[in-house]
Amino acid sequence: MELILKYFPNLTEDQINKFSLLESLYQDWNLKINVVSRKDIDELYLRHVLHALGIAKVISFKDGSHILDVGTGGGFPGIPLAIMFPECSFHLVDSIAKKLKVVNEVVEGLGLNNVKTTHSRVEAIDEQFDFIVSRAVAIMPTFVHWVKGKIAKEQKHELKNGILYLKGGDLTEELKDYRTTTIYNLGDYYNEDFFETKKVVHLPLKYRG
Ligand SMILES: C[S@@+](CC[C@H](N)C(=O)[O-])C[C@H]1O[C@@H](n2cnc3c(N)ncnc32)[C@H](O)[C@@H]1O
Repeated sequence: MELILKYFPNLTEDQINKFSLLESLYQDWNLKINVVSRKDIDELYLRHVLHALGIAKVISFKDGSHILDVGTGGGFPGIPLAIMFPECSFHLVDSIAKKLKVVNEVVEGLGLNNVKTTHSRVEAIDEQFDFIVSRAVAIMPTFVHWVKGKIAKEQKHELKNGILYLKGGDLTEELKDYRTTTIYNLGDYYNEDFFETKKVVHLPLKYRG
């Protein structure tokens, strides 16, 4: 938790309570349904919570924004972002039901009222969002194909509506066809070694009616 406060010192009491509760909720639920690796659960705040909040270093979602988390797994990056932006609505989608069982239990345990979950492949979601967030789900060309038509027309932010993807390593080849991407290095915001090669990739996407 100290790690979160180091980089996000202005949290409300409610946010601090919710972030603090994550550890015991994930420890309990992960024993029943394994959604986070053992190594990662010991470093939940570094590898999952702070990593997810890397998106909050790049953008401050405005109240009323609608955000989709594709392939949320155990709830990342969606759950930490939903705690960080309580006035935004988050739709967390995964194609594996048991993962969403954990997500639903964590959402209930936290009393988060801005999260909706759907057990589905993302291609079947028929809604529009200001931003689509994700981590570790698909390479960019596949991902872009899956989410086309799911971007809202109205721009509320300086950053154009589109994808905010947590990725790592050398992305030159994967992103070579996407000339409008901006890459934000998480090492510029966080000084832990874990973030040295981690990035947030912003890819603006056009509204498609
Ligand atoms: C490696 S896990 C990553 C989970 C989480 N985003 C994280 O970073 O901890 C990939 C997840 O994507 C989900 N997934 C893969 N393809 C999907 C699709 N087309 N629609 C919805 N979920 C999908 C899988 O079920 C799996 O839970």
